[in-house]
Amino acid sequence: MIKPIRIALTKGRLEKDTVEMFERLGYDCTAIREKGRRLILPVAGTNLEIVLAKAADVATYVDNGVCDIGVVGKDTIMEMGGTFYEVADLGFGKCRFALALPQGVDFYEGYHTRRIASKYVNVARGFFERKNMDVSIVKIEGSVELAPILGLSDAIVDIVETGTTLRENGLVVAEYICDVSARLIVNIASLKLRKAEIEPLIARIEDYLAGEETE
Ligand SMILES: Nc1ncnc2c1ncn2[C@@H]1O[C@H](COP(=O)(O)OP(=O)(O)OP(=O)(O)O)[C@@H](O)[C@H]1O
Ligand SMILES: O=P(O)(O)OC[C@H]1O[C@H](OP(=O)(O)OP(=O)(O)O)[C@H](O)[C@@H]1O
Repeated sequence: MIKPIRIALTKGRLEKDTVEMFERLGYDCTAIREKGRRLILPVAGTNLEIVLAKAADVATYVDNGVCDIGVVGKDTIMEMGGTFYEVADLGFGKCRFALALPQGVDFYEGYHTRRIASKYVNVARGFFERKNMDVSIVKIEGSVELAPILGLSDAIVDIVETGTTLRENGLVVAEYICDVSARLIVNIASLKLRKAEIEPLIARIEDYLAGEETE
């Protein structure tokens, strides 16, 4: 049997939009919609297989070539790095990286070394390196908004979408860092070795995105 083309999808927030995109592209996603606890799902009538994974693992699987293609947030790509092609901005999962802190606090006042909490320690480090600012960074796994409230940090670097989480916890954006959205990534060897199968899929996605833009 010919090896399937494996597409790793980020579970959670990006999952619904990704499945909808594949359905609009004409793929039968019944197996994914009825997945239960299964993590590898076929796409009926194709040689494609969907792998459901956590964001960081999508990047790891595509980097290592055990999945050929992936859908993952730019936030994860920026944080983890990795060697793969980033071939398209899929236009969903839109949010921004921001530096945020308790309302009424001036982040730049005084001379002490600021402590920054983030799940994205590399993104935070890069942001302050570009400012030539020496900070101390502490890694938090989730709900990072807690860190300044509890007094662990002066500020946070995190994703902001609607701003609700910040607002409801008394925090405000001090500075936006960059835009984030879901990206299509492709393993470098796969694109060479399985070009005939992968390139038409990328082209189909690009056509779909171009159509969306003109809608
Ligand atoms: N508030 C948000 N608005 C839009 N996109 C978001 C938002 N939060 C996260 N994302 C995007 O969705 C991706 C997956 O986020 P999701 O919260 O589902 O999983 P996670 O961040 O890995 O955390 P966990 O599964 O541990 O809750 C993120 O990597 C990011 O690209
Ligand atoms: O601006 P908003 O629309 O409020 O969205 C921002 C929130 O969404 C993400 O958290 P998520 O819900 O993924 O939980 P987490 O903190 O456990 O990662 C992010 O870390 C913020 O907390």
